[in-house]
Amino acid sequence: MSRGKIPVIETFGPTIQGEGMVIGRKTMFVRTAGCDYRCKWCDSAFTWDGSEKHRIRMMEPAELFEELIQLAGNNFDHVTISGGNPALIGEAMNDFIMLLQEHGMKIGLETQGSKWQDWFLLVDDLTISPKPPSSGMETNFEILDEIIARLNPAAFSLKVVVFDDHDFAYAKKVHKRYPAANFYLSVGNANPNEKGDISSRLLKSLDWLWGKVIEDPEMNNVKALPQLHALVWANKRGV
Ligand SMILES: C[S@@+](CC[C@H](N)C(=O)[O-])C[C@H]1O[C@@H](n2cnc3c(N)ncnc32)[C@H](O)[C@@H]1O
Ligand SMILES: Nc1nc2[nH]cc(C(=O)O)c2c(=O)[nH]1
Ligand code: SF4
Ligand SMILES: [Mg+2]
Repeated sequence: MSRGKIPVIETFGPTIQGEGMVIGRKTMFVRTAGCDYRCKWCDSAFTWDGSEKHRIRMMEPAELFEELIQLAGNNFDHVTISGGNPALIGEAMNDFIMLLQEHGMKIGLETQGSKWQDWFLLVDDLTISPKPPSSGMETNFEILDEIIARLNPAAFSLKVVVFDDHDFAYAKKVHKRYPAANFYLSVGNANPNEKGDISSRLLKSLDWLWGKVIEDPEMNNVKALPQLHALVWANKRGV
């Protein structure tokens, strides 16, 4: 029995998860529309800036699952839900996750940690990605504290995008505040609309970030990664 619909802006895959705790795994993507943030460098701004409003479809969980099967048949057993902020969606998302799990799927989900949902507890690979100063957003640490207190440290990870020294200092602060959480740093892509190969630019940023981690004794237990899909496929959409 479904309770409501999910605003979907795109589905794609199978592809390779390019970021964080599930990096390298084959997965399908469901991207929801709408975000409570407006990050300056958001690589998925089309989910919230109105530019692709016409592509948003309100979908029943069963209809959305059927679309994934149409796209990929049996060629997947993992689904990543991203956005926008999928945590803006309540019961319909709960139902979609349960439906996927009934079909033996593992679920990854990306959210920024601005809002709790009870269904977070169902997600196999939950990534909470609080936003650094370069985003122009401000983290509400009271809310983030509450979210992280409710989660089992083994069942989620933190992922902070880093563009500059201020972002690195913010990442350190977050890591220190939640020492039990698996912690990932992710290289910022300063121009998510650039055409053509961006690998040398991203590798240069990764070199800088690795240098920062290597010299910092407070960052001994973190994993610093590039957006692997952007290294291989640049700013291509739908991968
Ligand atoms: C598009 S967001 C959607 C999910 C959720 N709103 C969030 O931000 O976590 C998915 C991931 O992409 C990251 N991201 C967005 N723009 C980026 C950029 N220009 N460079 C690197 N990572 C970026 C976000 O920080 C987040 O971890
Ligand atoms: N391949 C691939 N990996 C990703 N990891 C997180 C993504 C996202 O936009 O949430 C993403 C994405 O858009 N594509
Ligand atoms: S929170 Fe995520 S989707 Fe929302 S603007 Fe920031 S990066 Fe984009
Ligand atoms: Mg992306």
